Amino acid sequence: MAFSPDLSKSTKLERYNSYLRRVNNTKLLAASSKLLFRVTLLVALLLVFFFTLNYPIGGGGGQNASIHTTSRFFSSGFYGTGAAWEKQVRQSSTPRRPNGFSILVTGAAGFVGTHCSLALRKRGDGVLGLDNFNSYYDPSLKRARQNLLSRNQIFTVEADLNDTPMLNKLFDIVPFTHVLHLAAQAGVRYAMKNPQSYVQSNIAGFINLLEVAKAAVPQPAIVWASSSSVYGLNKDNPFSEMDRTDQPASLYAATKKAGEEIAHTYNHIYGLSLTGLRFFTVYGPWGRPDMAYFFFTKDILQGKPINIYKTHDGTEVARDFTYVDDIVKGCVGALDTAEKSTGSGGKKRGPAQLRVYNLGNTSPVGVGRLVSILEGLLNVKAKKHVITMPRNGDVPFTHANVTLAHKDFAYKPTTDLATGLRKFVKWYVSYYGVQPKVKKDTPSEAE
Ligand SMILES: O=C(O)[C@H]1O[C@H](OP(=O)(O)OP(=O)(O)OC[C@H]2O[C@@H](n3ccc(=O)[nH]c3=O)[C@H](O)[C@@H]2O)[C@H](O)[C@@H](O)[C@H]1O
Repeated sequence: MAFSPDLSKSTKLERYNSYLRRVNNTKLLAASSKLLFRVTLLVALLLVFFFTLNYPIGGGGGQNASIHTTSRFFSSGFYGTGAAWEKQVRQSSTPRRPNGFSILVTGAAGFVGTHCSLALRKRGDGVLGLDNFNSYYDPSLKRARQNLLSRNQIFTVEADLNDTPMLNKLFDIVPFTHVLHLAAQAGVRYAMKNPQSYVQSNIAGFINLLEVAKAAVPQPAIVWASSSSVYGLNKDNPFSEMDRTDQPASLYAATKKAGEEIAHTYNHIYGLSLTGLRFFTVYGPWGRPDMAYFFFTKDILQGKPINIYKTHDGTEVARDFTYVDDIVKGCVGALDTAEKSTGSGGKKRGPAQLRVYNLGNTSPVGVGRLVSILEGLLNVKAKKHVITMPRNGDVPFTHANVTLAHKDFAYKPTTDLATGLRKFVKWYVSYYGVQPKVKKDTPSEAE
């Protein structure tokens, strides 16, 4: 009898082998998926680590040591530098009036930056914004300002002052005639919490910008924001540009004073035209939520107590509060009278203009009076705590002498604190959609 294989057994064996193969394949697949997942995770972690090391914080403000600036991550390497992006950069920077300027505004989504950009655009200059949108204060306010700029055909590049490739790229694309440099880590008292952010923005970031500007062809003229705080413990009153500025009371002030010295160096070596503007406590619509008039308004409306500082000898703390429209006029005046830089491509060809001006209101007001005006406008009584000024970098008073700015570009502040705060409150209640007991007769911003 011929051997007849047990077919049923061999089929079972084959089935079993096929089962084993399937099981092995599945295991292999699972193992390779795990491996792939781990490798992806590792690459992602390495990328995060790499960018944390290579893109330091800076420009336009900062909240704490881990300030959130997604722009640093995405600005130059990952997106936004294609042909369409370049077209937006060019269009935004192109003047629309004969002999108009082509201006790079740093900190364009900031308070003063937004107002200046709009004013310059309105008269036909080409304006390109730069901002890192960090989280020193609510970034959604910066985004809202960006939208406002965008509605006025101003494009804002999202990048940090320390992003050298991006700055080089912008200067490669556009022959800027001017830079209005307003990006900075602001705030006097916050410097005790996060000193490094002041170094990153106000010193490293400023130097980075100057390095790129000095190498540019043509070199732009630069107008930039210094601060009234450079007068520090100066006792002369009112503060004149001739007064001593070697006694800063805060690190913020020290970095702004350092900026003035750095400006001198770049003017001296490279022939950059540089104008520093010492702003005196600027306030107004679209303002900074970290400033006293702004958070007093918020706290008064919410029924929260506010601290009103008095000096150590018991006198009232006072500021030369300056309305933003007056500051804008000062910035535009400084730009209009800025002479061309004399260097080119990093080489000086002759002496260049170097200036510093006070831009204040020439009329200091006590913080108590500021609060009374707000109480009147909001129709709410504030819960006031008068306390001795903590040792946090504040100075007892500021008072600008603006003779020099008046002589050179007819600077003349015209808005008193009550008028300016009325415009601010009008904006505040509309922007935040609050329905306070604001008096019905509060005039609109346009009035
Ligand atoms: O001119 C400048 O160069 C600076 O102006 C601004 O600094 P300051 O003049 O200090 O404004 P701001 O904080 O609004 O305090 C206003 C007043 O309220 C007092 N103040 C403050 C807080 C508080 O709780 N109580 C209080 O009385 C406080 O003592 C002060 O007297 C900018 O923030 C800064 O970035 C820089 O540009």
